[in-house]
Amino acid sequence: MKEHKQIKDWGLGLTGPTIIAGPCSAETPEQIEQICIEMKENNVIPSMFRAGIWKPRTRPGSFEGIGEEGLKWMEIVRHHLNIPITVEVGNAAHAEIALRNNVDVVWVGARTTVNPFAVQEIADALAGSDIPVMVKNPMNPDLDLWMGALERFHAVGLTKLAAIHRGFSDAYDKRYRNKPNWSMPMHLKRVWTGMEVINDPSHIVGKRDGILEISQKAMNFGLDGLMIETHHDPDKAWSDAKQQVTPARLKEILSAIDFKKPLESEQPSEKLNDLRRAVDHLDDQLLDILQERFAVIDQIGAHKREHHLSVFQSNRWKEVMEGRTEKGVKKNLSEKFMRELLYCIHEESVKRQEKQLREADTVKK
Ligand SMILES: C=C(O[C@@H]1C=C(C(=O)O)C=C[C@H]1O)C(=O)O
Repeated sequence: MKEHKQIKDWGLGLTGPTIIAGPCSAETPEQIEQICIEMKENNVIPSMFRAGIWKPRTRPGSFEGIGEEGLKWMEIVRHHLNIPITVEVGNAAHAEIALRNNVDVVWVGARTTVNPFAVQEIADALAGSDIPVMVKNPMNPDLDLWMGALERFHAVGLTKLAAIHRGFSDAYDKRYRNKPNWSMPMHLKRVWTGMEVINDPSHIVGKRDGILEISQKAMNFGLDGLMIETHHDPDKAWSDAKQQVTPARLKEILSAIDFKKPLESEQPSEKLNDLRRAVDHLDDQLLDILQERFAVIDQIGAHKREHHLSVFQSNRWKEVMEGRTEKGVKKNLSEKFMRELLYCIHEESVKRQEKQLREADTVKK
């Protein structure tokens, strides 16, 4: 994906961290107005107002959203709060209606991100507009599917993009409604420098308690904003009653969070520069050691070639894996990290040796 724009460049006058708040579903004009009034009273004006207009429900029979009529009520939000509006679109028709009703930002929900056909249809419907699009992670922890959806929007010329981490469905781990996976948002940010990821603690936790903790964690990891479902009377909400908070509680949550800033926003201190230089030096040593290790691996490879031995030697490998992991754990390195590191090194070793055997075969033929 070529350049995409950051939230501050969407032209909506937003600066980070982006706080998106509003009800799970738009229910009535009175509800929308009351939420706005309470946001004002509590002096908690989000960067964007969210409202579900079309609700993809797991099973039929629950409230499936008010539809286009609800978009007219967004004028109430503009009147009271004067902030951009974002809604979820689940198909091409929703996308067209959202554009017609001057919605400022759309998001694609987890149940839609899983379906490349639906994503493509939405992208085609939005093509030609300049609307920003936020893509929630798919239900299942499939990074490619998430990236693929963002790429589909980019491919039709929509470059105002962001991702939303709302956690992943997990059949066994019931601590969360949707289990967070902090590596995936960080991976997105590594692959696409500058890709901003908003965290959605409401859908991760699934209940009011714990929203603060998950929000703080997201900020610690360096995510770029929060989407928190907010309702003036959460217990009476028509959807997601358990996980919505009042504007007063939203204010408390936001005041309690220690928002972290990216280092790029200021000059690094001398101390940090010194420490980073030390890391650079150690990394150089690490590379020298790896180079040396692989030179020995190549010598073992030559020996195997000569004596017709296979490259993968499970007993030796087991010994290396178990022995080094134990040593690493004693040095305060996590077992998971040790196993992943050793696995990676071993993969490379056997691939190099296999290449040596193959090259020897080619010479013979
Ligand atoms: C280096 C060897 O080849 C492979 C690579 C190993 C390693 O990287 O430590 C260990 C066992 C083998 O599967 C070997 O046989 O000793």
